[in-house]
Amino acid sequence: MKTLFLILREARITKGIVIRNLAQACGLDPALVSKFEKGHRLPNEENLKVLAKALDLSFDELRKVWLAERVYQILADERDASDILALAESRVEYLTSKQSLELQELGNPIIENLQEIDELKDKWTAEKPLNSTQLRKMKEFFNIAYTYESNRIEGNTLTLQETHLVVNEGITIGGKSVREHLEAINHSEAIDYLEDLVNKDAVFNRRVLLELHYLILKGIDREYAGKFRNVPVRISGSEHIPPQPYLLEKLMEEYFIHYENHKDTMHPVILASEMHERLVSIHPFVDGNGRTSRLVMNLILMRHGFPIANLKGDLESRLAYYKALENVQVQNDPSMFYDLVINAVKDSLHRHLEMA
Ligand SMILES: Nc1ncnc2c1ncn2[C@@H]1O[C@H](COP(=O)(O)OP(=O)(O)OP(=O)(O)O)[C@@H](O)[C@H]1O
Repeated sequence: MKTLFLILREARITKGIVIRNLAQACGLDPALVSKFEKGHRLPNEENLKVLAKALDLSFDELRKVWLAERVYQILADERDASDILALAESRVEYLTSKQSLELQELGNPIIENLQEIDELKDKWTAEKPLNSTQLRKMKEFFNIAYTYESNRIEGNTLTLQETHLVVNEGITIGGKSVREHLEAINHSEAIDYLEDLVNKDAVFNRRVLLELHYLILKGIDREYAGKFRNVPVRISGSEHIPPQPYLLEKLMEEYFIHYENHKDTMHPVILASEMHERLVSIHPFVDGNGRTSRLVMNLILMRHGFPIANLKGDLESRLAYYKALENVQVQNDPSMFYDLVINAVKDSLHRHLEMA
């Protein structure tokens, strides 16, 4: 790659201008221009603008080389220059994707869907309070279905009926592993914890997130339950590469700031989708990222008076879920993921209204 100094010098010589005339055209001291061309001084941005104009060079392209030169000057004497660059690169990638996500306006179909959801939710709120037996039965039904589907996404092979027997009756299923049993019980306990949090009007913060993750991996992964990862991870079958472990503290801090900044202004269904997507994309845990993120989504929905939204675990639904996530991560297009969550929320509201 050509250095800035060489580009400036070559452009001037090609145009057949002497340094004195170029300096005059730019309103600069000839000695200074000479220093730029020898690489003894770096122009400032204003200098660069006038030089680009006088030499018929694209300012945008020149500025890129100039910025690269500045980065080089900062890092030239650093022993860990490559690590620092990799770190900066991941930060920039994350910020650009985050910005584009925030800047996007919601399209009309999404807004219409949200209005429909608001109407359904009003109807659901009007049904409350439900009689306690009815409430208990509904909870049992929907919570088991949620545990079954969320664990099914992750590969758990217990059927809906088996999940019910394990969680509600304490029965063990022949031929199924201890881990699968624990996953069902743990997930069901995590839903109870969500309800607790909502009843106490507790804030959603780092402690709550780690607690949820702990409940999911309790008795399954001693080393990592309730802890952020300290190793790199990959998501199989995905182009998206989660950030390196040393970025996690900062990213998770931003994650909660983002939540605090938007929790009272964004539509809850969009906020819940976004906090779900952000978390699985950061992938802060070695395992259990999907289940924990789906719990976070439901915590946010429940705090706003919505019933649990259940993303299905059959193959077709799972593929659509992965594709929607990939669309946000690779193309910065969250619309498919919003749609997916919107449909799950709508479906849940319809079912709850039917049962009530
Ligand atoms: N591009 C992607 N393609 C597929 N999955 C992705 C992608 N980005 C993030 N994910 C998330 O990664 C999750 C898998 O991560 P992990 O195995 O840690 O979670 P899990 O809870 O153990 O399993 P699962 O989420 O499958 O239930 C997926 O469920 C999904 O939520």
